[in-house]
Amino acid sequence: MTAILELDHLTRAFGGLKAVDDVSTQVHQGELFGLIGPNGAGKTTLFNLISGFTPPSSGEVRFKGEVITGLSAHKIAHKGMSRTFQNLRVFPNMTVFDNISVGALGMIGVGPISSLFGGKARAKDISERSYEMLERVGLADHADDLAANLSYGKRKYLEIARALAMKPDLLILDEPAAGMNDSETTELAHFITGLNKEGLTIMLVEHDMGLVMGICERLVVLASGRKIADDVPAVVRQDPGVLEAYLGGDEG
Ligand SMILES: Nc1ncnc2c1ncn2[C@@H]1O[C@H](COP(=O)(O)OP(=O)(O)OP(=O)(O)O)[C@@H](O)[C@H]1O
Repeated sequence: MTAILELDHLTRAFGGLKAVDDVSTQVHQGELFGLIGPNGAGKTTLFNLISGFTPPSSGEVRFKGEVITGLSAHKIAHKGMSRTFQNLRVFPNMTVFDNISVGALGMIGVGPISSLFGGKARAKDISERSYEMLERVGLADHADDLAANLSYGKRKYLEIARALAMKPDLLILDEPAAGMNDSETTELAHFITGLNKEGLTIMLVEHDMGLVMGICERLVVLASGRKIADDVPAVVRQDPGVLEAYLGGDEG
């Protein structure tokens, strides 16, 4: 199995607190991989270290074999890693279509030089890609609506569509099920599984075990910044350390 993402002894300290403490693991090409842990376990921090939003205190991140530690989030995105955010970052005053075009624009790259050479072709690419993604997430009928007018659940799909518009090799979803009810979560699980079956490598970061246990092939569990399990769901589910981290905490 080829590793698309390799984390090598990653640590991030905030003052005296190690939010991520010596975490190593790999995500394999084509895998549906889950990162879970109770509140404050370090999931978001690890996610930010991977996607370039926070630099690590020590350790290395390799993506498609290339060291990306310390690169900006923008550069990492261009290398083929797209992410969504726990707190939605759609542009409320833009249309649904334009929100997605921003993602497609990021993929194709538009600047003064590129608009001189083949600007029209690029605009066509962006438009086609954007519509394709709108259809993919079932928002084609909402193309001209303001993003602000979409329901919370639909805005989540809009964010995923924008990330997909960048044609990522690795899609990282940050707590996509947060705020969703059971039937919405089930629908989301089908959607994520479908993307993965088409060959997309996905890393799912979730607070809640349910969704992740149900659809992920492999899981890493964090607690107090440290990796306490790294295995298939059936094994992780039985792990005494994991049970204690979840049941012993104040939530989860
Ligand atoms: N910028 C920061 N400055 C100081 N401490 C931070 C910072 N970011 C995170 N922390 C601390 O690091 C620890 C891990 O936080 P993190 O948000 O990564 O956990 P999490 O697993 O994503 O939690 P949740 O499920 O609640 O989102 C927490 O104790 C948090 O308070």
